[in-house]
Amino acid sequence: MILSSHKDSDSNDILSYIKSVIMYTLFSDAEQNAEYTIEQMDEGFIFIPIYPITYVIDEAFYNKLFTILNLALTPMYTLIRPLTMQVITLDGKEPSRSRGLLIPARKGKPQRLKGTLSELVTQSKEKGDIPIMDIISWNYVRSPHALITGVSGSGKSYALKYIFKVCSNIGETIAIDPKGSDLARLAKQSGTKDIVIPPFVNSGDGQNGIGGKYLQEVVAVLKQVESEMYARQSRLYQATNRVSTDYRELGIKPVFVFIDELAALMTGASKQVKQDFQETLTRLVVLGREAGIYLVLAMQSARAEYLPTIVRDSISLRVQLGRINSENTRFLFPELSEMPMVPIGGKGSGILSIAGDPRYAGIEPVLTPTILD
Ligand SMILES: Nc1ncnc2c1ncn2[C@@H]1O[C@H](COP(=O)(O)OP(=O)(O)OP(=O)(O)O)[C@@H](O)[C@H]1O
Repeated sequence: MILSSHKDSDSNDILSYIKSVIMYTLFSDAEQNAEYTIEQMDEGFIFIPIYPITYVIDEAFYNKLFTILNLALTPMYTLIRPLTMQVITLDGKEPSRSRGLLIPARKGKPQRLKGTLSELVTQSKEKGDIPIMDIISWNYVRSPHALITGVSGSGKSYALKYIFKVCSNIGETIAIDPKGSDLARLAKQSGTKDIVIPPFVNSGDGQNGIGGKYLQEVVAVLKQVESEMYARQSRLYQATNRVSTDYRELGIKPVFVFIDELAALMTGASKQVKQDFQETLTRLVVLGREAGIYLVLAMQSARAEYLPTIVRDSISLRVQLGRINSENTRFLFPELSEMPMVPIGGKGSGILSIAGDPRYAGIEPVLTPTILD
């Protein structure tokens, strides 16, 4: 990684503030404060040990440093929790100080987006990415597929609706909604052709629950998408001379498959249908990127019994809304050993990570956009 050094007028102030913060909290012996220096880069802060040192640098040391700075730098900076210790090398320095620990940080606090749906959609068209906060956006080509989790009332459906609306302006959308609720209604309003809802929503028959037949219908729709995916792959192979390419070379639009309450889909279905569903989902998520087939899923918790690990691991944008605790977070962010700091933002607040995008180095706080009428 090439990092650029960063100097602005208040750089020295913040560096001496950081030193004062870690002076007593990081080390047991005050003399150890002469055994490191701190520098600022565009990407964050670098802790540079100056050898010989009398302390051990390991994952626990890094986590402690991160935890101390995380609170102390709020709200001047927002720290981004990396999944593992970030060691960087520093060129042109003497051997005793040619490496450092990167604490990724962004100046200021990212702000929640607020606007009417059409304002937010216009913003996304201008950017080419889907805006999530003022300085965070989702590039679905680079970081395919999304998963939003959170308990009831945390703002999942709300966030899903926002992404749906933006995506329906970019490409084709398919809405699978076992509740026949917000997502289905929004899809109907947006003129989406493919809306898959359980029979009771259409027939008004309260006797029939979701049931296995509904999941069969969902699987049939997903298999059509799968056929489209293979057709696109084949066309791309025929059409291109490039090694690295994707559906955009064919001049076609992406397809976004939205599934709300994914776990509820499987209630009442036979083991065989469930397996068929999970296998189809796996093929779409693993093979979809180049063909421009993207999944956007929402569920209470990304438990492995509902969402195969391989599906979860292939999803780049992961969001957890509402109550964040180690019990629910470990399903979505299994790599995470320490709890991240969460913004106190009420509805639609939580944490997010975007894999595959160098702008986002780890897990950061998120406040989902507020849609004004
Ligand atoms: N970003 C936000 N800005 C403003 N209000 C929000 C935001 N996110 C959620 N809300 C509010 O929180 C309420 C609950 O959100 P939502 O219905 O999406 O929760 P949920 O997690 O989908 O719950 P359920 O699983 O019961 O549907 C919404 O009706 C909305 O008023």
